[in-house]
Amino acid sequence: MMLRVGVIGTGMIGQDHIRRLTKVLSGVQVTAVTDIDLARAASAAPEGAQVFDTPNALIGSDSVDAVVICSWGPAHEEQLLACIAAGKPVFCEKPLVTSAEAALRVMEAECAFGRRLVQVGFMRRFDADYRRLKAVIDGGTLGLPLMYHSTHRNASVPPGLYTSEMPLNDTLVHDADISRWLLSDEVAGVEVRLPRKSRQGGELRDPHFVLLHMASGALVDVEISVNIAYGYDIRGEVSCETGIAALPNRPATVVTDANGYRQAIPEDWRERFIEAYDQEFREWIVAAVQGTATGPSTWDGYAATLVADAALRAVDSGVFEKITMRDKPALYGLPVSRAA
Ligand SMILES: NC(=O)C1=CN([C@@H]2O[C@H](COP(=O)(O)OP(=O)(O)OC[C@H]3O[C@@H](n4cnc5c(N)ncnc54)[C@H](O)[C@@H]3O)[C@@H](O)[C@H]2O)C=CC1
Ligand SMILES: O=C1[C@@H](O)[C@H](O)[C@@H](O)[C@H](O)[C@H]1O
Repeated sequence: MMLRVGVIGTGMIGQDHIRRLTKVLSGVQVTAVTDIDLARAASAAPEGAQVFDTPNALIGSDSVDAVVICSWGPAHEEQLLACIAAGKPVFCEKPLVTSAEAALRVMEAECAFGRRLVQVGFMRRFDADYRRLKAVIDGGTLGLPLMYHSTHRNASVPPGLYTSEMPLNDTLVHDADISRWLLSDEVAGVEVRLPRKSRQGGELRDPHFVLLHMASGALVDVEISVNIAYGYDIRGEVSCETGIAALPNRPATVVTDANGYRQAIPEDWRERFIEAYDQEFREWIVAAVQGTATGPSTWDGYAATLVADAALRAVDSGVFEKITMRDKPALYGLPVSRAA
């Protein structure tokens, strides 16, 4: 069966996902697009796709079996609720939503529907290097994971559009999610420290040093730098009881010349995670054709949103901010635990 997909939001990642859905992946066809900027939607629309005036019209269309949401975070809740009301599988870019209350409303709607429909765009879980790292941790040969060092550096972010809350509610959500997934754990609380401000980002609050206290007692330190200038640099190292497991430096051709040995650094997320995005959509298509969703869930989006909310509180309070999660609905599987 050919999955007919409607894309909401045709900006940077919307266009990249339209490219992979039309040129890279099979079994899928983009039949509809929309954006508040209709001219942008029209220019991003692949041949034959209909341009809709509103997300609701696209979601309700008979020519759309499943939806991909690539609008800005604050718009996600309304669009997710409309997809759930229509019973259509939906891939929603991260962040799921931008407050815990909104996440709970989405969760309630999906649980009332009675079947998973939502996959959240936490693409790191589909990256081959992260998957190998998790296999080592889960294998247990290094003992229990004690600390995880997560480095998240962006070359730059769009001035004006990217606000001082976004390092925590738009960027940190990846590190929160990957820490929970890698360590099979939940985040119990957050501290944030602000080092001297970088002059690269103007008024933007940057960088951030975040400490996630995991329920098991493991600690995760996260560097969020969003105007590091030199490139997109994602690193991760897990310290266990008897050894260390780390992401490799991205395999890239080593160039040697009179200036020495060097490897290219990805420009942005599109380049670094290109295969991971392809894989997350391969797995999404398989589930969506069956009218459901697998992979990162509304529960995972909720957990990451709680971390973002707590981190924003911690910036103001300067102290440890506790996280309290609601009970996990059966729809999302068993609670995780990494007992000591
Ligand atoms: N998984 C990942 O690595 C990445 C995820 N993202 C996420 O994807 C989403 C979009 O990010 P970008 O493409 O970078 O932003 P963008 O600003 O380039 O594009 C967003 C598009 O959505 C449209 N839009 C906003 N609100 C809308 C609404 N209510 N209805 C219809 N269209 C609407 C805008 O007009 C714009 O064209 C964000 O949630 C962002 O966090 C972005 C980059 C990488
Ligand atoms: O999701 C993404 C962007 O929206 C976000 O702004 C970046 O900081 C992340 O590295 C990227 O993966």
